[in-house]
Amino acid sequence: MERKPVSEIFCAVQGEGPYVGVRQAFVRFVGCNLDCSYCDTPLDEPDYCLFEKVPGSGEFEKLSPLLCTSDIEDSIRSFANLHSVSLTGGEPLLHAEFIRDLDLPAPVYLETNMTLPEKAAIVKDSVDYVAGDVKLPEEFEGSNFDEHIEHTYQCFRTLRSTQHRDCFCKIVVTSSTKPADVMDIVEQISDYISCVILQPVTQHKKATNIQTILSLQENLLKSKNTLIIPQTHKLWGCL
Ligand SMILES: C[S@@+](CC[C@H](N)C(=O)[O-])C[C@H]1O[C@@H](n2cnc3c(N)ncnc32)[C@H](O)[C@@H]1O
Ligand SMILES: Nc1nc2[nH]cc(C(=O)O)c2c(=O)[nH]1
Ligand code: SF4
Ligand SMILES: [Mg+2]
Repeated sequence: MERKPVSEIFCAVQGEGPYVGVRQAFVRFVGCNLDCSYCDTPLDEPDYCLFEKVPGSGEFEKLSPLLCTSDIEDSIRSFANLHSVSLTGGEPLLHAEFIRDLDLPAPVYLETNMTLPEKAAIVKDSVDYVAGDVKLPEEFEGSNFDEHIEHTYQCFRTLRSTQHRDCFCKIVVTSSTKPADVMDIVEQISDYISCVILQPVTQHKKATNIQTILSLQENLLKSKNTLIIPQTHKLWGCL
């Protein structure tokens, strides 16, 4: 039976984007194909998977750091009244076949960096919500951004919003963000998404300029619903 590295399983509320406040279980897969300058999540292999059985208790059971699908399904069945299950990381699409095979008791909400189109194709009929990040050129200095962004466009085409799936895009905005880059990229994916979320970077030396992000929102609003929503779980210390 295949086992995957998972660092955390807990129940909380979604802290980012248009579904902020809905009750979710979170499964955090380990490992990522990128190394974003602002990343708030440790990317190294942990000794345990921390399972918070009682939501908000701060008490964690130590599970094996390598879990099979039924381990994850059993843990999540202990949580009540879930809107959805957030699969995050790290980069969950690195484990696409495993995600496709999960049988979860609530809709699947995928948090992804949208850079792995072949993996996106594997999960496309198994996910109900797609929080698709767009990573901007400044995160790819010294490598081929054109190739990365083509992969991102392919991911949005594959995981696009349909009658059965909501796909939206999240863009972390820092003081290095060039508004023209965001305008160009959103134009390319506009038909595939329900809205754009501008997410001001949290706890980072390159804090977002408020006037710049408000002006970017104004321009994006001419063609797409665009919201500015910071990471709310960090405000009240929720996991
Ligand atoms: C840790 S990532 C995991 C999922 C996937 N790898 C991705 O990047 O979308 C989850 C979300 O946190 C966001 N994020 C990470 N560090 C952040 C920070 N310092 N400020 C704001 N958002 C951040 C990412 O952009 C992404 O939307
Ligand atoms: N409450 C809460 N909301 C979140 N939204 C995205 C998260 C993530 O790390 O992917 C996250 C998280 O870790 N906690
Ligand atoms: S893609 Fe996501 S998990 Fe990976 S480094 Fe960037 S923010 Fe962190
Ligand atoms: Mg997070």
